[in-house]
Amino acid sequence: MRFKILRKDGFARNALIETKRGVIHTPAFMPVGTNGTVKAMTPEEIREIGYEIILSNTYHLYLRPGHETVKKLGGIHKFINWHGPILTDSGGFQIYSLASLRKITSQGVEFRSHIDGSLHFITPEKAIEIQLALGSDIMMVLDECVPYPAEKEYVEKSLKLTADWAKRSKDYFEKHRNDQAVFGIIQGGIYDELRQKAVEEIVKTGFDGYALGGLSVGEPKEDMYRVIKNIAPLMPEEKPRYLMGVGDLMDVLHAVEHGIDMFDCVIPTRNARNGTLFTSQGRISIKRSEFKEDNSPLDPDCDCYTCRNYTKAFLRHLYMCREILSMRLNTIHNLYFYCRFFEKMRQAIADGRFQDFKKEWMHVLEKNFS
Ligand SMILES: NCc1cc(CSc2ccccc2)c2nc(N)[nH]c(=O)c2c1
Ligand SMILES: [Zn+2]
Repeated sequence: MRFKILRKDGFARNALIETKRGVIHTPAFMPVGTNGTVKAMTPEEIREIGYEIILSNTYHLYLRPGHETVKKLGGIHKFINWHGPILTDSGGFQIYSLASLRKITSQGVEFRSHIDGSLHFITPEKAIEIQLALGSDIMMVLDECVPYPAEKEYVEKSLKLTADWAKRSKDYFEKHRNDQAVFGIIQGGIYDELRQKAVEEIVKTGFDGYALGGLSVGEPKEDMYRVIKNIAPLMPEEKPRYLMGVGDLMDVLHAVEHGIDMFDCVIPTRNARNGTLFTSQGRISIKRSEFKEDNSPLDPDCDCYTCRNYTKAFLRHLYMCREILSMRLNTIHNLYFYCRFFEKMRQAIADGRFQDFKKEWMHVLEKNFS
């Protein structure tokens, strides 16, 4: 995997991530495809909207249908019919947020599947073995996502475990690597000095890219913003920086300003299914009665399939009937809105006017999206 910086505008930067399955223009948004699908979308629709990389969930695919099964069937790209780059998480976060009966030992994490209650034990090595079997292009090490709030002592202890696990994941990867990439994950809660130590430890092990984990886990925005501002610039400049699970567009603007390159979040897809749509006039809830006889397109400034062919009245009707088409048309629009936002942001960086872009959008997002 190669990372090439094309243009800088302050700490913000445009770059290319070159993988064997294609190029990713950053800053990039990565739609989440949990069970091998970005819910309600075909891979062709995701590609047509303009996305270059998608995320897939190791935890879910390991539990069902199983990573050996996916491998036997030809790997994840063939299985889900997406032939561009795929990034997979190690499963640590999903175990922490989804599974029950978790036990964390120095060896790894024991948990019961949220699907059938079966007992499982994942080690840092096993987490990489699973992702190698799936065949993802960018893999994440096994980490302990520290919950919020957490005492500083607990975070400090957890950091030692996460650094040890990162080393074990990397060593296993080096023994079995092919041309996949592996990213390290920086934890440390809301404590800047612990975050700095984590950067030193994880960078010492050496990875193809570095992620900021353990944020957007319920901490106050100002803590998240302070950690991003102080820590992102300490992460290796010549490697991709990935802010995990962050996608509120105001948070994206703040993170890009401080040098973050990659984002993922369920906001555009999950909100679409709940009828919350992002438009150039702000966020709207399509189920509101005001749209019952509104014959205008969802967003006059959007040229997505949904906005070119349907009215707010019809989209509201579909939502009230809980029609499958409602989920599809709403998801197409929200993903298109996010993709265009990132495209415009990359253009602003290329033109050296990221600060103007941020000001303009902060105004729009504060005015209508609060
Ligand atoms: N809430 C933020 C968040 C999200 C994810 C999940 S990102 C993701 C989700 C699905 C597929 C690929 C990546 C995380 N993953 C790990 N390993 N560690 C974290 O601290 C963390 C924090
Ligand atoms: Zn649209």
